[in-house]
Amino acid sequence: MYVVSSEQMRELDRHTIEKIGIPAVALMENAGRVIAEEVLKLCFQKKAGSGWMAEASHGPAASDAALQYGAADGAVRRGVCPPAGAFEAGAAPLRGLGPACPPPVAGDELLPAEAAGQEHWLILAGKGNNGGDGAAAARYLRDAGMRVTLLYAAEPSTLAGEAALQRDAAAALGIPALVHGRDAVDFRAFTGIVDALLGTGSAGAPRGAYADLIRAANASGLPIVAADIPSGLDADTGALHEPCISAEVTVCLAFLKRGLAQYPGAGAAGRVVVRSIGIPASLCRELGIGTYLLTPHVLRTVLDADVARPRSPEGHKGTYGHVLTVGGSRTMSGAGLLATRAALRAGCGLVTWALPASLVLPLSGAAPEVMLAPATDEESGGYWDEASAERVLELAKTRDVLAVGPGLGRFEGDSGWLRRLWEGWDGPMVVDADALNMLSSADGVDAWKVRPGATVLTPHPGEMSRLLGISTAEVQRDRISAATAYAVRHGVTLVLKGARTIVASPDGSAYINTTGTSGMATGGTGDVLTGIIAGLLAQGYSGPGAAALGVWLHGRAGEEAARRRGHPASVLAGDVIDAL
Ligand SMILES: NC(=O)C1=CN([C@@H]2O[C@H](COP(=O)(O)OP(=O)(O)OC[C@H]3O[C@@H](n4cnc5c(N)ncnc54)[C@H](O)[C@@H]3O)[C@@H](O)[C@H]2O)[C@@H](O)CC1
Ligand SMILES: [K+]
Repeated sequence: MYVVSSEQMRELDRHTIEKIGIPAVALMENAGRVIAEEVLKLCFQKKAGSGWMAEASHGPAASDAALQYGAADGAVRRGVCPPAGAFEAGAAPLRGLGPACPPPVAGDELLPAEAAGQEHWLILAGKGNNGGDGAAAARYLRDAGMRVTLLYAAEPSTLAGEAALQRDAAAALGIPALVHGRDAVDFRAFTGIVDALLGTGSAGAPRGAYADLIRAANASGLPIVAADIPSGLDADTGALHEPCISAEVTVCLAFLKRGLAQYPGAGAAGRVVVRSIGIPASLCRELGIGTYLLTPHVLRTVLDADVARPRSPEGHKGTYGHVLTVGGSRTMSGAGLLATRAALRAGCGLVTWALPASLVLPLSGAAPEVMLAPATDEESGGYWDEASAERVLELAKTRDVLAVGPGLGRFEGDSGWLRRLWEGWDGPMVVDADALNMLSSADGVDAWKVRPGATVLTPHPGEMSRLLGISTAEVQRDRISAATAYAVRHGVTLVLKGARTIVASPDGSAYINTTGTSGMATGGTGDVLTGIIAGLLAQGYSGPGAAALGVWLHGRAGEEAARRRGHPASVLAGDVIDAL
């Protein structure tokens, strides 16, 4: 699924209208229809949930609706109308008594008329095209048997273009129209609200009438269905202005907007439904849009990474690669162990764990499947030192991937140590935790050699802020841009962790993950992710492929761990490994 910015959306609109020739009003008409459909579905779900539908369906109408036809053998079957003459072999056709085709049904009826009649929705309409979508939706809702009232934020005469056409069509049908500031409105008279105040054309915090209406809508306690985006949301970053609509459902038009895929925007949007309005998806590829919601389909088709992780029946441990984890120290040995075990669970053939010499004995047996390799002298006291870089490079010669960072700690000359590995090892490398901090405090990283092998950096927002030299709040304000800018500039794959983790690849494309659970906000899950990505790199996945499949699997395993534990709060990093 493509994820677009508002500027890209405008370009897609322009292209569709000017180059393909689909009229703008047709797009708006489709927008109005799909918004209305989602309102009707929501009403249906609420009615069904309240038991109203169940009661209603016990009546005779429900059984009449069941499709029945008499077969030649006299049995009553349920199903579709058979083709003419499709009787069972050997049975004589019955003239005039053959199967009756079911009567035509109203395919548009998403909510039974009786239920629709109990609804009265208020459509809040701005003066731009988002408001035009709202006016179009009002017609479809009314056609479905619902009462609707339009409430314009500004004088309806200020609407222009297609929005003005929709305003006039609604008026021609006699849909009541109120104007904020002119007419008194009692929100208690309504059963739901469509927010069609501001869409992708909005800029900054909602002003004047828009702000008043957003506050009143939120305070009403009524279900709100937002058209395209909740008004007050920054469509590009997911930041919430004050005030911002708090929607139950957001009907996102054509393509998912960036702000709906990132928190806090994703929280204000409620359930997000992306509906087609006639803009061809193939245009995204033609216009070079490269931001995706990370789904198994995107993993397979864009990144050549299958969540099924197929393995060759003839494979042996050498087939799936050998990871060298470089981490763990006297007070943080667990981080190294977690990354090491996770790499194995991700399916690589072998893992060697390079660690300070004095930790080898205490940790032998901690994970029987793992080989331990001392990387320092015994005198280092369980900590890393600058000289160990040469020993790590020696070990790396017979391994396929380096995973550097978990539990490493900081030490004298550590930035130089990292540079030695960065430039001395040409294969794939994952850089995490304190190795990222070494990168942040290194002088002149731009002068470091561009690595020929895949380089995957896995910062959390705090580490990202140090890498970029900006505040964590600034990173979080526009995570997609922060991650993409760094990845492109430094030629690396960058995994910006946190809810809706972003995988940004050096070619500028980005992938937004949706798996995971709040239970993963616990120490050690980052080390597990590092191990998983390294384990996938060892199996031959590309940098972006390993990173994206890694975050997806990591999140799924977190969800499974929460399910097994019975509560997200009880998940430990080790549970995530066990759930892989
Ligand atoms: N062809 C198209 O362009 C289509 C657009 N569609 C809809 O149109 C929307 C975009 O429409 P527009 O570009 O007209 O913009 P909007 O309808 O989002 O809003 C623009 C209007 O709001 C005002 N405004 C902007 N920021 C404000 C603020 N902070 N406080 C108060 N008023 C503010 C502007 O002065 C302008 O009148 C989409 O989100 C979508 O809902 C759909 O109808 C599909 C087709
Ligand atoms: K809206």
